[in-house]
Amino acid sequence: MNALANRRFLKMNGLGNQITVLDLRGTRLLVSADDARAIAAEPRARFDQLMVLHDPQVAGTDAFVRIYNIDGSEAGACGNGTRCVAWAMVADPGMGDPARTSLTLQTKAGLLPVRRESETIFTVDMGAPRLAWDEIPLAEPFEDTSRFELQIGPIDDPILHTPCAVNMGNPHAVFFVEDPYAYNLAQIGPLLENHPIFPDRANIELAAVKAPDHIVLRVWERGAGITQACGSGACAALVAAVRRELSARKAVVSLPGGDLTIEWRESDGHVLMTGAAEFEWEGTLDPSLFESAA
Ligand SMILES: N[C@H](CCC[C@H](N)C(=O)O)C(=O)O
Repeated sequence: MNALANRRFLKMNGLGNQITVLDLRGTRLLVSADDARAIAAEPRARFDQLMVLHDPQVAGTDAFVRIYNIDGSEAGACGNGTRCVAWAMVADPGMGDPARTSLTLQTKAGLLPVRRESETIFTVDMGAPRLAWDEIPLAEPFEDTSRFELQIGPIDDPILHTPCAVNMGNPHAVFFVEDPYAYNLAQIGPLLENHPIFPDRANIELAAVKAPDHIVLRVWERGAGITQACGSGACAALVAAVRRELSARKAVVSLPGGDLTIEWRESDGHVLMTGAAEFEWEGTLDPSLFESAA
């Protein structure tokens, strides 16, 4: 039987971004891409992202977190999921320590200091954006990734063109548009996500800057499709808007599922993301989930 069978999971969301949290600290268990897809097949555990906690790898950190999209692919960042993990490590009766007001998590992309603002609001230091073409990564050199050649649709009348590339621990392409809701994102999202210019694929953002401190955003997520919210995408959109001199360094980013406050801090170049995390229910992984994957 799969060693993950019968393990407890938390179902949460970050502004409607569906998150499942699995605590494997104290074990040597690992989640494979097949395991992640099998867990997503359980309606009560279904997720956009699965956040798996492992024992800390660096002194002074609280956990190493591996992030899986629903397609089984791994990501280096998930802003909404990080806030949900922080909530669980403070407030969940099974694994939380209510005395904690700050934590440091680690993902493949680096360290993520988290501060608890209130019962359900957390601020994550998402680190500094990576902006060079080979850090996004892009498949060919671009001197200026704040606007690079990529378009979709008829050559002489493209639907979208000239995005801004930002890596927040994961790759993003931000297109600035008048109205993010005027596009058939379900149709164009996968074409852009899988475009050969993105060797690791990419998360695709449609951003409208409504005011220097307000951005409206829709996201097609790599490995998950259209989600209600994308924390790292909101960070990427703010960084892109500042690079394009369209916004201030701190703004509210309004996603379909709610608002995040994002700041690209002048002092150290780190991006801070503040927003909610919501607990929905808990459950255990049914052994039958893993039979076909076995
Ligand atoms: N789909 C993303 C990971 C989740 C990002 C998003 N849910 C967030 O809150 O940052 C990727 O493959 O890079």
